[in-house]
Amino acid sequence: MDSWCSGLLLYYNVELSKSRIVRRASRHALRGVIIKSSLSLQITLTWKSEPQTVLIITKPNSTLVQDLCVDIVSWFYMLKKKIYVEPRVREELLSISSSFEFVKIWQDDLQEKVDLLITLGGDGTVLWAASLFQGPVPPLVSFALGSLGFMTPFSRDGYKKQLESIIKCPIRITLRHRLQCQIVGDSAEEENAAEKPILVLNEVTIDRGQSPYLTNLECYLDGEHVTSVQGDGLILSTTSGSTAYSVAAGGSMVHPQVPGILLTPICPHSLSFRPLMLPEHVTIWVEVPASSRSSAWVSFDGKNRKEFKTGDKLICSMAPWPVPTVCLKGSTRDFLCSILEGLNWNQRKTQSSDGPPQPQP
Ligand SMILES: NC(=O)c1ccc[n+]([C@@H]2O[C@H](COP(=O)([O-])OP(=O)(O)OC[C@H]3O[C@@H](n4cnc5c(N)ncnc54)[C@H](O)[C@@H]3O)[C@@H](O)[C@H]2O)c1
Ligand SMILES: Nc1ncnc2c1ncn2[C@@H]1O[C@H](COP(=O)(O)OP(=O)(O)OP(=O)(O)O)[C@@H](O)[C@H]1O
Repeated sequence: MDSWCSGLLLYYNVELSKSRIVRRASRHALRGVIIKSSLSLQITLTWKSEPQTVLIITKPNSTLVQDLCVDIVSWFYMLKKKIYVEPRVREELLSISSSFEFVKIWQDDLQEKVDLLITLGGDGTVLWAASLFQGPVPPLVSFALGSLGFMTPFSRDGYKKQLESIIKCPIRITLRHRLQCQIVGDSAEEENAAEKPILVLNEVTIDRGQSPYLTNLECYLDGEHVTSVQGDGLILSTTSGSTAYSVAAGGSMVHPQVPGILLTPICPHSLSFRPLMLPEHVTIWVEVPASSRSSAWVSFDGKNRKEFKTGDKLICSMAPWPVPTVCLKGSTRDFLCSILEGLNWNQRKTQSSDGPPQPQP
């Protein structure tokens, strides 16, 4: 067994040696890297050989992003790396200078080509980049050029030093779990009989769309009916997504390295429907029952919104391919920084010491 796998085993204990996290991680097959984890769950990744191919994904329509993209592309070119970008970005670069001819676009097999993935933008760009890899994902370095950055720890100042260190040294990563979602049933068959599963990094959401009625959704865990959702909808979230839509709907914030699936109702019309966190191995089914007054809508990381009709079934489980995001300070420190800076988590003025004396017992 690979050393990084035994590292995971060390953390997850011998009883869990057959758990899906270990199998998932072993199938993860990051090219050219060895992963080690310690008891503190900080996973470290060591390059077998220096990464040669870089994919740079950028948020559209931002001058700041474009400028940084030019700098990073030029810097990697100087280091003789192969650079891939999206067709839009290649055009932008060529409109700046024809010397950017060396920048490539890809046709297929992206995951075979790329050693290192870089995003310039906000969390939405990270989601976009991850969605391009519906299988194994290379290590992802995300530079913050959005307003909030829960998954974007790197700042554009000093990018050279940061990237230099990333391509030369062992790196700390957060292995962000994804959910594998598949719609089967009437409308899936109509549109595309062999609909492929979609991998999400944040969440899959089923909501009432424009319907004025309560959404009515039946939920099953591993084939057994567990509850009916009557409200605005339901979010099935990863732990990375726990700080996104799920937290806004009342779910708990969970460290992204924790494997599990959050089941968070949206405005449930029931006082006792608290959000749940389920273990990583469950399979969740959601259906719109025939008795429902209307259909619902499903979206994946906020995108690809489509109608979820009566008779359709959403099947959701943990995906075999997580997203390894490179940490700035460490998995836990980066997570805490993001909730402190992004959400002002537990910010309160400190109570002054002057005041009534402690009552005597
Ligand atoms: N009420 C809400 O909070 C709400 C509503 C719809 C969608 N969303 C979230 O927006 C995401 C799509 O992001 P986008 O940038 O493409 O759309 P967007 O541009 O509308 O941004 C949504 C906001 O969510 C933040 N966000 C995204 N992922 C996050 C994460 N993992 N942790 C904390 N914050 C996160 C982004 O930084 C951004 O501020 C969806 O996956 C969903 O989670 C949130
Ligand atoms: N390469 C891309 N191609 C197409 N759309 C993209 C790409 N990168 C990002 N987007 C989309 O652009 C939108 C904005 O991106 P992003 O969230 O990264 O920036 P932002 O909105 O400025 O950041 P924040 O959400 O932190 O304020 C998102 O909906 C995202 O899906």
